Amino acid sequence: MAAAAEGKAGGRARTGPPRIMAAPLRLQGITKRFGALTAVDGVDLEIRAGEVLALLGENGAGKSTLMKLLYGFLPLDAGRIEIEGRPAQLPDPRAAMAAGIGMVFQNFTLIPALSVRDNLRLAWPDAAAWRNRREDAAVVERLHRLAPGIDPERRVADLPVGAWQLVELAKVLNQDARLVILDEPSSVLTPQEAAALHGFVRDLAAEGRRVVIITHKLADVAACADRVAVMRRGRLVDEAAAADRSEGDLVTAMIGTRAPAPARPRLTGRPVPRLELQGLSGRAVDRIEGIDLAIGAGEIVGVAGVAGNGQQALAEIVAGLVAPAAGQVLLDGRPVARPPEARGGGGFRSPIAYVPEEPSRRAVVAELSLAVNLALRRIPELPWLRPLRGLRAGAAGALADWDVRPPEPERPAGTLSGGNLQKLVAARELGGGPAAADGPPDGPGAIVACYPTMGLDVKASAAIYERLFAHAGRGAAILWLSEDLDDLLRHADRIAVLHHGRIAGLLPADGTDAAALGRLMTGGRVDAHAA
Ligand SMILES: Nc1ncnc2c1ncn2[C@@H]1O[C@H](COP(=O)(O)OP(=O)(O)OP(=O)(O)O)[C@@H](O)[C@H]1O
Repeated sequence: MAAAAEGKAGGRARTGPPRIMAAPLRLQGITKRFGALTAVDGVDLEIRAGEVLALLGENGAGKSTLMKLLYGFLPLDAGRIEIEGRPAQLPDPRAAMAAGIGMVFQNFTLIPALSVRDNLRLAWPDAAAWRNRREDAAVVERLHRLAPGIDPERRVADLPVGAWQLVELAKVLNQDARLVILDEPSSVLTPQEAAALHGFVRDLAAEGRRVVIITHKLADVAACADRVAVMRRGRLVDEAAAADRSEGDLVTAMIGTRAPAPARPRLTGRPVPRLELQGLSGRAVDRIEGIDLAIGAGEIVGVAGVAGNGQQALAEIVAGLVAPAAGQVLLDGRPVARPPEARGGGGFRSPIAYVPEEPSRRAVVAELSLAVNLALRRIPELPWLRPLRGLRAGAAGALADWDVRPPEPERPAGTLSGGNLQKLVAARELGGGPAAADGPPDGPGAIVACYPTMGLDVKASAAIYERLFAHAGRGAAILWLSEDLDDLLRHADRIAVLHHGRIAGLLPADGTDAAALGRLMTGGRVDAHAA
């Protein structure tokens, strides 16, 4: 990456306090259109030094687009950006970095095959400078402070997603960004990591930097924002001091109504086992060891754990993407086909529905249309040689039911906002619409849902819960991985805590609290171990 920020004349990144941009950074009349869609519509916004601004809004509101315009990643259609009182030309990210603007994206830009250190070296402002030993130590210094647990010599591909985000953030800070834009930074972090990030964000502001956090989590606002700005359908609809807005105010500004509150009755008694994991061991990015778990008909078992403790291996093995090294998965007493039969050459006809982590990388083909992406599960049945008219008609209904915006079956999936992409995957894997009260009789026997509401606004999250609850209502067994302990405690029947690839505890959600889960997540004990 280019030598960028001003003041790096000597080819050295500044590691001390940054030069402060005291005058406001102003966005005036910012507008961006994609064809007929006005994604950002005449936005005026001030971003002040020493302040954390939370940028909120429903999925597809235009938050990422607005920040990509500021980062020079997209060209403006209208409006101007003023930095320190002067109009700024930011035709590309290189120019934005030179102006002290850095952005951590939702979709990461790291090179998975390289080590953390090499990724940071590649992004160091003066690519040659790190060859001397002092510079090379400086390359990882930020990361050490931000996340002391991340080994710089590990390959990025072998790290959990939460760690990728922190490496990205270290990369941006190494470039001496004085405006740091974080696009949904806490969505993949555990509560402990999120708390560390909030502290770090406050420190950045205390150093005089500007910080913009795009987020759906109101906890982020409470923990670190000074000011809030809310977007809806491309427009800025509210801007205020964070202290002047309640959570209810913010939700109403975002979605126009009060937050829906999905709920389900907890199971009573012990249901007939439906999805059984027997002595399951194996490896994906992380690994699991001897997992025994039986999930009953209509039961939701939540899985909690610090990222990297086996969640991904568990999900991918149960969903049939990765063959276990030992053990088996049974559905209704019968072994589930192992890969490649389950999802390889024979098609995707696994009886277990799967909402994976990071749908943009793992669950959609960005270049293909929404209609084709919705049909991917049915590949072997698809009449590829016939026109896709039928697919389009079916897709239109699913897109409308799930409120995927814009609901255009022909649109390439890669042009959807992150949250709308997540809704698309939910529509395919969970079927029907969230409004359907009962699950379909022919729905999946079991569901593996990994962080299914990540990046979703409150309304879309409620839709996913309602749909999962409907499936549980008609007897599906649900394995639900989540980083949100409060959500698990509220909605699951039992909660399994993963630690070092094993189940450290299996607790009834009723009567358990987040502190007990937290202790198990970090290797501690609680009294009641069996549920
Ligand atoms: N490259 C693109 N081509 C066409 N449309 C796009 C493109 N990028 C974004 N859009 C559309 O612009 C609108 C705003 O998207 P944006 O990603 O800014 O939303 P967001 O508020 O960040 O949403 P989320 O919370 O879901 O990430 C959406 O309707 C999206 O589909």
